[in-house]
Amino acid sequence: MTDALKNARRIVVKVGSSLVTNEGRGVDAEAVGNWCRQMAALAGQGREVVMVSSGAIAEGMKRLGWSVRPKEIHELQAAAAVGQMGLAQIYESKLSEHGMGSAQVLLTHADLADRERYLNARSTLLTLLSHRVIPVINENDTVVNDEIKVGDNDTLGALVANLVEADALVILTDQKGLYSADPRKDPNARFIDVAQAGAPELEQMAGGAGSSIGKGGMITKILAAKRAAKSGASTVIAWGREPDVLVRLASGEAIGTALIAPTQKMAARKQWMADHLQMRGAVVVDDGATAKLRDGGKSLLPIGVVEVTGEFHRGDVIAVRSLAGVEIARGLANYSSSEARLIARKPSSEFERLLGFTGEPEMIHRDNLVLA
Ligand SMILES: Nc1ncnc2c1ncn2[C@@H]1O[C@H](COP(=O)(O)OP(=O)(O)O)[C@@H](O)[C@H]1O
Ligand SMILES: N[C@@H](CCC(=O)OP(=O)(O)O)C(=O)O
Repeated sequence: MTDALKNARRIVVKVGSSLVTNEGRGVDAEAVGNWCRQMAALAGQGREVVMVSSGAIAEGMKRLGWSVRPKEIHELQAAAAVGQMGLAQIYESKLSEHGMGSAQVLLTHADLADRERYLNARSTLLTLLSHRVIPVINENDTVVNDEIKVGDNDTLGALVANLVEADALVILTDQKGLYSADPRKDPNARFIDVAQAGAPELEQMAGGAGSSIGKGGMITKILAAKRAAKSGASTVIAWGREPDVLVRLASGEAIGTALIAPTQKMAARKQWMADHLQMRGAVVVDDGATAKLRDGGKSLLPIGVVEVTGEFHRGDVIAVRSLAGVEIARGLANYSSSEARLIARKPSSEFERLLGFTGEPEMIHRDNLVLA
């Protein structure tokens, strides 16, 4: 049960600061090059890969000649801004060496908490993936403070896995995986090769960061696995310097600690939609659209919408009803109720004239739609 990655089509890979910056000595070009080569190999197998990379603050400190981590938040933010340039540089050059495009995406907690920005981030990331581009994500440390930040990139990795509905999250770190206790402190710590994500006993095993470079330690990784499992993604925690770690994991080899999601992706999504007992609105669709959704697994286009009820925003879960009033599906609305009223029954060629902007061609994309 440890081949968590073998059938994964969409994978989020997170690498920690100590690995990326060689314990704070500066960006480790060889290590980054190795992960980029492997990510390109996975893309060559038809998989989609998103990178969440830490290291901005550590690299910024190096570039600024600071040997001690500053206490002042504005100094940390300045270091992050300087170091992020280094991360962007190295990922861009190493990914392009391996024939892959790259993109920098800096996110904050607010971006993921706001339903509209969440949906925007999601469609941008999915668009990048469809163009063979590897998004390289970090927290936008320069503009966040303690109250509003995600705080550690293990959590950010899980949030991104939820956002793009990844099949798996791989957390690369400076240990071979999870042990029954911090191996830096307990030489008798036992290696855990597989467990269920979210199992409460794991939280007792995991301690804080092992070095002054790392942020969250093992506990944030365990909690990240629990969070990723909510959207059906399993997590693997592995040593980032293990030769060909990503390629070998993807071929089904058991490396590191696999934390298996108890629910499948589709079931997790259905559950999430079903949990929306009170939806803010609905669209009534014609018979043609009903048939396309039910039998063809297609997206819902505005041209098939005959009526819009309630008041909702872009990103809200809404119901889709047939002319007979039966709920046939639920999904995330790409348009607010007022926009939807303007474009109902209309082809996408008219959206710009009616709305003043060109949005998505779908009212609900099939990836965001669950049949009743
Ligand atoms: N139960 C555990 N198993 C493995 N490592 C643990 C455990 N508890 C605490 N740790 C510590 O967590 C560290 C990894 O976390 P961290 O330093 O934040 O790395 P990263 O920068 O990769 O996120 C390890 O070096 C280790 O000392
Ligand atoms: N966003 C920060 C990293 C925060 C973080 O979680 O670090 P780590 O525990 O090394 O993954 C940075 O780029 O410096």
